[in-house]
Amino acid sequence: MFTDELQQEAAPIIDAIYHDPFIKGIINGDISKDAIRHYLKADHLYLNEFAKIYSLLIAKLDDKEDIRFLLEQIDFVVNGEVTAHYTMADYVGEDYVSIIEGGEWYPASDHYIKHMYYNAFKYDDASFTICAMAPCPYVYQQLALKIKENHDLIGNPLKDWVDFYAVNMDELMGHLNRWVNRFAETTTEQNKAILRRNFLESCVHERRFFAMSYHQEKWNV
Ligand SMILES: Cc1ncc(CN)c(N)n1
Repeated sequence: MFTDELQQEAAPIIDAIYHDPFIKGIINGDISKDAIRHYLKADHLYLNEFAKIYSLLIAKLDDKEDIRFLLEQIDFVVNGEVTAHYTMADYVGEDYVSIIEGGEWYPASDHYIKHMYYNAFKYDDASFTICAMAPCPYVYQQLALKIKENHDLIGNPLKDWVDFYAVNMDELMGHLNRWVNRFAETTTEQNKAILRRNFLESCVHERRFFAMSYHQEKWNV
């Protein structure tokens, strides 16, 4: 399957993220509170845009099941994923709403968000954007499974954050994979190269997003 190939190619990037300081800090339960604050400030805005981009894709669809699926995903991103954010706010020991106040599209998240929007506006078929969006659930699921495979997180204050992504992504990934594979079966090699590139670039964006948070990267303008 086409998405199996993409996921195989993404494995070294995910492995690198796993060994980067942000995830190390999650595993050790001692990541700096400033890194988590920065992550939350960036991520709540990222997720808002993610939901809005799903809504742009609805306009490209005819199949009712696909539309229903995206509506559910919008609900999950807007109302469900905040649970993972609350775990991090508890770790910081501050009120979530106060933490996210004043957040921005910091440089790496800005680049990532615009990568998704570009595909939503440039291409008629939703698959191009889906490939740019799929690493969002996929990379977190893979990281969470890897962490749980190698570490016992009992007593770790960020355990619930890891658990959240280890269990909640299967159905979503199945749907996204079927979607992209269906399109890949009938499209040109040239389009498949764009899909591949979109997926892998977003995996790199995921890495840069964590690094941005770890170093509290800002625009400084
Ligand atoms: C940047 C980013 N990527 C992925 C996820 C997990 N949905 C997230 N919350 N934020």
